[in-house]
Amino acid sequence: MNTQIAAVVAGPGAKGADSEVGRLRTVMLHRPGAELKRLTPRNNDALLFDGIPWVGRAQEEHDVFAQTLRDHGVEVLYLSELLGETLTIADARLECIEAVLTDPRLGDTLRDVLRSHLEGLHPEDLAHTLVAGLAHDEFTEGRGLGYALMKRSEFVIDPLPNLVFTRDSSVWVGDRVAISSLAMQARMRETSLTAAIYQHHPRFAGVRTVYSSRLERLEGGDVLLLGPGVVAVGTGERTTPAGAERLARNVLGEGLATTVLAVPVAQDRATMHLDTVCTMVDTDAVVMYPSAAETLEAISLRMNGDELVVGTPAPFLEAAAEAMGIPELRIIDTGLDPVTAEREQWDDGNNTLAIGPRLAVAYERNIETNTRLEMAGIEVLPIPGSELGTGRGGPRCMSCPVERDFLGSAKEVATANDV
Ligand SMILES: NC(=[NH2+])NCCC[C@H](N)C(=O)O
Repeated sequence: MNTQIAAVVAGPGAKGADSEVGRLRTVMLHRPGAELKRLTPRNNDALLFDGIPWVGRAQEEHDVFAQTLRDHGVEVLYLSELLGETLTIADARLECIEAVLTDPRLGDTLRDVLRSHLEGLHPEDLAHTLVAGLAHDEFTEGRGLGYALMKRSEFVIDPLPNLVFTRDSSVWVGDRVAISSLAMQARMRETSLTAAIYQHHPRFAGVRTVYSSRLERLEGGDVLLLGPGVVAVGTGERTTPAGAERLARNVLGEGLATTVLAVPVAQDRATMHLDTVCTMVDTDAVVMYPSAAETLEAISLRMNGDELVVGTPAPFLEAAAEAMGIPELRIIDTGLDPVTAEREQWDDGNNTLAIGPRLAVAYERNIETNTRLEMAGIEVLPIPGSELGTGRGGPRCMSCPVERDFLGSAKEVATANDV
């Protein structure tokens, strides 16, 4: 077993997380805003929404989510506020503006006028434009053939309505942050914002990264910190096998984990990420879509010196328990009939956010799943999600834990695995 793992023990005040269930201290959310008002029946598919949310109500729902977290002692950071502060820094402005200007649809003429427009904006207005986008009609200074031939319903800068799913655009592994590499055109620019925040905002001074958006596709919704030293990574359209392998090399190589489990996920709209079918609610328990429980497999990735050793497929729950050094990874038995299970999975019933062991935020609408969680001793903090859910994401998708109490040290993990 790998005993040469670095002692990446979190000290007091350290940031990051080594599990999904350590006491949540700080979380990054994005309160949805003007970017949702861009959604129409014509563009919602391309922008990855399954409906047209009522924006005011979605904001109210999100406020309940944030307040529920605060009521349980969690510090809530808002991405837009961090971004506005970050954009007071010249280099950060340049990077975020450049990420807009690389769009090949623009053409040189439009690119030049757009550059000077963006460069002239006050940091908060720039933050707003980078998130809400810029519609053809709003940009009266627009020039060039690209602009002239653009439909009035099109955008000079596309909006980012999926920014609300902060889980996907960055994810912490131990004390490092991974800037992800988003797979869908509608989301790719999100990571220029998270990268700028982590690189330039004083709050994150000195934080080191373990992944960058230039690498192979990787989305945070696929990354599950099963426990200290053990990371599961869903693979499919969003996180490619190459992305999972790259993350494995990086986190194993840096001593942030001893085992990475690659978990192929069936590629349907309802199961785009691993966290749509499985989230942790206790140190040794998950809530999981029953059909996934039967079919999910895992392939272990470990380092032997400089060589990445790829294991053979094994049932996910068994492989996870073995890697975690526990007798069993329990599934909360929701005992639901297939139709109810399918309906509640679609509405993110399995996408819970643990605030600590046996304490999780869940959408209130998933009554059957939540009842079974309560019966199994998991306290559920219900939040409304009728409008938020149109983007196909639940409490876990809508949160990026920046700091959780660490459950263990890598050293202990190495020892446990040696036994
Ligand atoms: N971690 C998650 N499950 N995120 C859900 C993201 C949903 C978003 N509309 C997308 O398609 O990308």
